[in-house]
Formats: sequence, structure tokens, C-alpha cells
Amino acid sequence: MSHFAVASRRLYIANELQPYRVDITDGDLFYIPGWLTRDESNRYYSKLSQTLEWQQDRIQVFGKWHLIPRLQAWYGDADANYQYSGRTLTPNPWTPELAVLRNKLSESGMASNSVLANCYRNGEDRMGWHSDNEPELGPAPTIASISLGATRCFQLRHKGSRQRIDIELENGSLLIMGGQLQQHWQHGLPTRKRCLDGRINLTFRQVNGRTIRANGLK
Ligand SMILES: O=C(O)CCC(=O)C(=O)O
Ligand SMILES: [Fe+2]
Repeated sequence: MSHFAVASRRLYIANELQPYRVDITDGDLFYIPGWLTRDESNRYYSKLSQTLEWQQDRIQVFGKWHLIPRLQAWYGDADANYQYSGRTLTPNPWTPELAVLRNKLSESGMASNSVLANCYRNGEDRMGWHSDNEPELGPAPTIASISLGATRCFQLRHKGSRQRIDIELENGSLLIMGGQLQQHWQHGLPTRKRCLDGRINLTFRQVNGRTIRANGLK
């Protein structure tokens, strides 16, 4: 493909995204329901739940060890290292399914060299407030987040005004966070006690400095 074709495709994609923009100050946020069909989503959900190297990591908070309230797995290029509780972990190599999803994103102009997979076994599992602002991601990272399985509420909170935005992330949806969002907003996934079903979330990231720190303390 010529440079021009690549550039015009990017532009086309940027325009394509506009209808999905979430009206938010200080950052870019796009929510695209049905990015995958229901059949595709269900197939990815069952395949990934069975084949990824899920682990329930432990973290130390004020000297005490805790299990984090979800399962996680880290995949990516061999040099996209990951710092977790003081250890440097090498990502697992891409599985066929994760590689297909990575390519589908990159065709839409969203390059990534790694993906953090989160598995929320039911509504008790959660992720606390955080920003994905590790220096290795650069100052304005684009993070592409695919949701599979149970619908869960994704919350955003502005660091200055404390404005709150809640988005129900549906099976097969794609959420894109970009621009200044990580500098100005935190996000998290609260418990939903009535939810008995599982959810898998894949956050594709571009780690430039070869090393990334986990959201270990959340
Ligand atoms: O599960 C989600 O939708 C959020 C995941 C997330 O924020 C992260 O992996 O950093
Ligand atoms: Fe995050």
C-alpha cells in the first residue's frame, strides 16, 4: 500500500469514528457497540476463557499480601516487558485469536504490541480507580479495549472536577481511550453483585519503552 493510501485510510477511519465519540472534556473517548458480532464475541469469549494463561496475581499493600479481585494474563511481542510487584515479566506470545484481534485493530489505525487480558469471573470481581498513565505508554496513549461476555459498568471520574461518566460495556463492544484522557481522568470497574456471569476485557496497548508497570495496586 502506498503512503498516501495508508494516510487516507487513517483519515477515513478517524472520520468513521466520529459518530461514536463520547462527549467528554480533556481527552478522547469512543464507544463502538457491536464492533464484533454476537457470534464472534461468544466464540472469542469461550476460546479465550479456556486458552489464556489466567492468573490471580498477588499484590502487597502496606506490607500485607492480597489476591487481586480478578484474573489477568499478559500477551505481546517479546520485548514488551511488564513490571509487576518489582518483577519484570515477559509477555506470553500472541495466541492465534489475540493476533487476529490485534490485526483487526491495526487495520483501523490502532497499533499495539501487547494486550492485558482481564477476566471478571462474576460481578464480585472488579478493578479499582486508576489511570493507564505509566511512562512506558507515552504521554497520550491510545488504548483499545474490547469487551466480551457479561455487560459491566465502566466508570470514569475527572481528576479535577470529579465529573462522573458511566458507560455500560456490552459484549462485542470496543472502547477507545486516547489523547489526554489518562492525564485527566481515572477509570474503574465497580462490583455488580447481581451479575453472575463472566466478562473478559482485552486492553491493547503500545508499550514503547519496552517495559510497562501493571495496575498492580488496584
Ligand atoms: O475491564 C475494563 O473494562 C477495564 C480494564 C482496564 O481499565 C485496564 O486493564 O487497565
Ligand atoms: Fe485501565
